[in-house]
Amino acid sequence: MQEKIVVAGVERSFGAGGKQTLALGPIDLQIRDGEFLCIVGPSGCGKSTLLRIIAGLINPSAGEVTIVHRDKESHLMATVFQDYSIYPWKTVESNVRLGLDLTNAPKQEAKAKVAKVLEKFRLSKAAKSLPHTLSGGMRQRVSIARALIVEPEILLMDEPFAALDAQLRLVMQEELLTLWQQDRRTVLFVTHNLDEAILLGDRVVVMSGSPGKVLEDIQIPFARPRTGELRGTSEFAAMEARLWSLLRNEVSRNEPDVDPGIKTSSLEEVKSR
Ligand SMILES: Nc1ncnc2c1ncn2[C@@H]1O[C@H](COP(=O)(O)OP(=O)(O)OP(=O)(O)O)[C@@H](O)[C@H]1O
Repeated sequence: MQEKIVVAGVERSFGAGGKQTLALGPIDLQIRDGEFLCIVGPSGCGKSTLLRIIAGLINPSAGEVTIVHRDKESHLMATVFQDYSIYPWKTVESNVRLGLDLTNAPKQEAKAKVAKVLEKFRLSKAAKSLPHTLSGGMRQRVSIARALIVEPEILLMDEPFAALDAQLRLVMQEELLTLWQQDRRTVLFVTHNLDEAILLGDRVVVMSGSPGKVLEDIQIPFARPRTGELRGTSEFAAMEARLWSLLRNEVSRNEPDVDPGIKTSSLEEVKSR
């Protein structure tokens, strides 16, 4: 597999003048074409900052990011954030269509494509609805549908399921898993949820506390296609324990009194309700 994103010596500081604080890095990271890479790390270690640098939303203070744009005709990147980022005054259909409008797709072609994507995301019946009438899961499906309708080479997702309740989160993880396994585009996925990272990722990068660096880069050995059943296996639990011990050490070493903000086994949470 070819490299798709190369992060080389990236750092980011915040603050003005002499009061600059290093929030991230230096980070070196390669993400291969078609790889699903998850990033976990203590709160405030710079995960979102790294994602925003890769998205081109902010500049690094040092280092550089190289992204290979395979086909210049195709859309390079799309992003999905936890707050759904959909317009409350637009219908589901218009929100999904928005991605295409930005690419100036011909009208008839766009219409057919929107209908197809709405069907794929089980949103056809809600096409004319406004977002406030939908459940959290449906709203997040609208965000993902809008990002995927442009068929981006890279999908950047920052805690996309954080606002959902535990049960819905499991459902959405499995939906994303199925969807991704159909076309395997490059995904960079930031999460606090360890079982989400293990279920979805080909690799999980564990970041250190602030300023965030790569603490470990772990290959997830489970065969594809995966399903949610994987969560119940002892190998899965062992991988979760390994990630958790890395993070727990990191958090207690850096900030002994701070809540790591890391969630393990949401399945257990669901079972215990
Ligand atoms: N625009 C900004 N101005 C000043 N400081 C910032 C800015 N953006 C981020 N930071 C700081 O940089 C550090 C990293 O923030 P970032 O949001 O990337 O962390 P994170 O790992 O994504 O956190 P969380 O897991 O809590 O979402 C934090 O200390 C944060 O306060």
